Amino acid sequence: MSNTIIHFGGGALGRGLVIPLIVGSGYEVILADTNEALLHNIKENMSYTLDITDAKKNRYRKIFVQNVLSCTSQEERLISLLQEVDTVTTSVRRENLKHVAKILVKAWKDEDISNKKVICCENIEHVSSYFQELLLKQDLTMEQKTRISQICIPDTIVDRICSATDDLNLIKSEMFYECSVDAKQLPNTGIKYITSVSDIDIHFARKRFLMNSYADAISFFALSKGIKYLHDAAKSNEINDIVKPFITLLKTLLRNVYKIDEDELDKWANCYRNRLTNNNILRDLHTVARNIIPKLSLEERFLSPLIQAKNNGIEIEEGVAFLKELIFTENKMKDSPLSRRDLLDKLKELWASNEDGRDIFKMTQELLKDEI
Ligand SMILES: NC(=O)c1ccc[n+]([C@@H]2O[C@H](COP(=O)([O-])OP(=O)(O)OC[C@H]3O[C@@H](n4cnc5c(N)ncnc54)[C@H](O)[C@@H]3O)[C@@H](O)[C@H]2O)c1
Ligand SMILES: O=P(O)(O)OC[C@@H](O)[C@@H](O)[C@H](O)[C@H](O)CO
Repeated sequence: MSNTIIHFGGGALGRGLVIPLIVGSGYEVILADTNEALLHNIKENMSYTLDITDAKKNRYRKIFVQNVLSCTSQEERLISLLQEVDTVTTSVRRENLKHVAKILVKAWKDEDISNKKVICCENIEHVSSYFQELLLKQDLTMEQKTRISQICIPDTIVDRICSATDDLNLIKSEMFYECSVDAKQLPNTGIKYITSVSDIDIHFARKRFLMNSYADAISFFALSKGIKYLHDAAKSNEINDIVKPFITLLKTLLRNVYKIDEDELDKWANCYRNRLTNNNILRDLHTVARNIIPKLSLEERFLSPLIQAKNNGIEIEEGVAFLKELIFTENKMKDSPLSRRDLLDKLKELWASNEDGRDIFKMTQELLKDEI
């Protein structure tokens, strides 16, 4: 089945971007998911509709899949099909990748691995090492470990605003997309519309900070003000003013450390904000402002830029003050908010494992002294 790719995860990004790119590149797609209702719906016509909301022509596109399979009730069938394909793609969200790893290892641990590759279309920096670790955590002999560690898993960058709708057959999205892998790890994906790029770390940082850090920041604050959709958050001057000091710091970091020039930064920042204001995509803010704890880890979109900025001599006081506001605002929205002490304990647990994290923790603690 050299012309078939198995894709795990037919949620917003899977149906909105990854499957269309693979199908558009001339492959057949087998969709593996755990959501039985979704699979049942797609199975009826082996297709779904993609609404490219800002397309000038051909706005509604039918996307055909070859087959759909449940990762739970059809695991055996899935494993035998996995043994016949070389390329697997995913868009299941970080917390679900461990289940994909488990099935893949079952399928591939005794197979010829030479052409096998896994392209994790997830919003995860250095997804290559993250997914490889998940694979190697499985119960394997030394020989199988050596084999599994040879699977090609490139780092990726993936971006398109996609939103599922109440109609399981309809997904809403936009013209813009980025979906690439690290050319050093995989010079040619074999998939026309999933390209290999050099300097992926620079592209990732630009997209991570100007899109994800920005989108998440406005989303958490907008939720606290009763706003429902992403496009309203992006349009609101009040919300944009709240996040401005942080965005200014991110731009300084991208300019000074990643060497992206001012015009390029402005071009991207405007592009991201314009995309996020697309009111034909009713993206509920809860699908953006989600999983705050993993996003507050030292490697992620909020802490990592602060640490990089600090270590490159950029002032971070305003950034830390902003982050403290964001964390406490999000906490207040919870059904059972943590007390200030418990919240600080949580942050200490997350950040105190190294000196950079400890410094930011101390600055946060210091800021709280002045508050009643
Ligand atoms: N939605 C977007 O606009 C967007 C944009 C860029 C990047 N991403 C990234 O794409 C990834 C997916 O996000 P999403 O928004 O599509 O989430 P989603 O919740 O809409 O979709 C996830 C899909 O994975 C399925 N799934 C869960 N566990 C599974 C398993 N063990 N095996 C197979 N399928 C499983 C779910 O049933 C669901 O259909 C994330 O890493 C996210 O960061 C999303
Ligand atoms: O899983 P996450 O929250 O890291 O990111 C997925 C998407 O929410 C994200 O990429 C958005 O599309 C973007 O940040 C704004 O729409």
